[in-house]
Amino acid sequence: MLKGESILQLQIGQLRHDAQTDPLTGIHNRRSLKVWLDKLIHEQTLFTILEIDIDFFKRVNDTYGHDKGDETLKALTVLIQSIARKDDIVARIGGEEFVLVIPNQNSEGAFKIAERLRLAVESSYIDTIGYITISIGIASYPEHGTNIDQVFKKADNALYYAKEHGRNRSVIAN
Ligand SMILES: Nc1nc2c(ncn2[C@@H]2O[C@H](COP(=O)(O)OP(=O)(O)OP(=O)(O)O)[C@@H](O)[C@H]2O)c(=O)[nH]1
Repeated sequence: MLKGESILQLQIGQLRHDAQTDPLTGIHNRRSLKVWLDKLIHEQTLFTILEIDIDFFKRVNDTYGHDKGDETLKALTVLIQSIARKDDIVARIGGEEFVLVIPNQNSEGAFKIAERLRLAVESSYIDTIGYITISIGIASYPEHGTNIDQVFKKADNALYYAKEHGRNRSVIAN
């Protein structure tokens, strides 16, 4: 039997976990991602972010329904996790938008990882949905910016370029 104090500690732990977690996929949410990135920048650790966005995801929802759309988001989460290493951070920061943070990796090294992920997604059959593709924008700290907003802005631009140039591609920020 847990004493009152221990139950309270468990509840606090659960609340903390919930505040940091995306409920659909169980990975880090936007808020938690920011805490990790602040820590990396505070420690002056080089890192690269992959901003990952599903191509034509609206069509998946429109064709198969929102629940199947949610399953697609979970399937993509598993694929990103299968590529990620121990120190990497996997987060969902918006509807169909994910981030993989790779510490101690420059943009060229991260590009190879992005391509591995992109090809894994392209060739993975998702139950009843079929195949999806992703576009990836890549930017590094401190190569492309000296704060989180700058690095994200660069990754956003690279992702936009990928979308504008045919989708299903990885693009490094300039
Ligand atoms: N199933 C599901 N869909 C979501 C969720 N959050 C956002 N969406 C959907 O994601 C879709 C995003 O569509 P758009 O921003 O038009 O992008 P897109 O169709 O992927 O097109 P491109 O990104 O340009 O390739 C919309 O249909 C949203 O309703 C969610 O949690 N679950």
